[in-house]
Amino acid sequence: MIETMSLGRDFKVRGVVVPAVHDLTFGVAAGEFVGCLGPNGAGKSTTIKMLTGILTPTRGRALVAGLDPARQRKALARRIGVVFGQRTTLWWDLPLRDSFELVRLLYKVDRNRFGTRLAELTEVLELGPFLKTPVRQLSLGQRMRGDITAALLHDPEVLVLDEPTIGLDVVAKAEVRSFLARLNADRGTTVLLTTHDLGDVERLCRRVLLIDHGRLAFDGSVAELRALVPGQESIEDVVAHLYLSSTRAAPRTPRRTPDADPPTVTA
Ligand SMILES: Nc1ncnc2c1ncn2[C@@H]1O[C@H](COP(=O)(O)OP(=O)(O)OP(=O)(O)O)[C@@H](O)[C@H]1O
Repeated sequence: MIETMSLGRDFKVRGVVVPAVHDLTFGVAAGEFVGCLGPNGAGKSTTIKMLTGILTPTRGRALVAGLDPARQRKALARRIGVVFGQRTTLWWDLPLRDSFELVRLLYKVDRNRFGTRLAELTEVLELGPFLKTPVRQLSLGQRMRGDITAALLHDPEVLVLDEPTIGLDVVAKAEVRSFLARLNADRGTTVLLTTHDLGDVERLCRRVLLIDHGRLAFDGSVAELRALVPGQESIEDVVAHLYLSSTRAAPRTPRRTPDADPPTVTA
């Protein structure tokens, strides 16, 4: 469902070319729930932006739902949903319901299909009381549920989320996680998320990609990730250890299919 082939992206900063993502090759099968971890500045958001057509790769290519995000962005938009935790896609001054209606028009979703899907999402995400509230008056948790709803109104096969639980309290996080888990289990939606919250990873992701200095440094299960640094009590300690030693870790060849090979990182 998602495939990257030697994907890379440079930025030019004051005339100097700065590579943000290098030679990234991985695959995500339909129905997988994959978490993408990495220290600040590792290249996670840049990768997500290339997968969703927001940024064009400098090298290599990606395929998402069989489409090239860089060249087929409009067609891709009908097949994927995207949520950026740090930036809303909703219309700030409009009531939530009107934002959803604009999304319907943009995605050309049939009115009946839209009504059914909105009713389902509103119920599950408990957004009913806020439909008439302007987006700017929503709490972060309510707004995030609104963004997730907007991303799913056209019933995409793939949902890509960049830090969907950032800033949420424990209850709001639990609600978002439980919703995403059900979406993946019940509808088979493929989910790729980036996060710094290891609770997201432990509770949701059957597979973890670790990006470090723009390269894929690990691809495996949470149990395999834990096994990389034996003797650590928590997954936080494991990941902290990996991040701290990341400057010494060599980039490794990624795994292309889930549950095939052992993990590929040296801590
Ligand atoms: N528009 C841009 N112009 C120049 N450099 C950029 C731009 N966007 C990202 N970068 C650089 O690319 C690198 C990767 O950034 P990216 O935002 O992808 O990291 P990240 O893993 O998502 O980090 P974080 O966890 O802090 O959100 C960083 O060094 C960042 O400074």
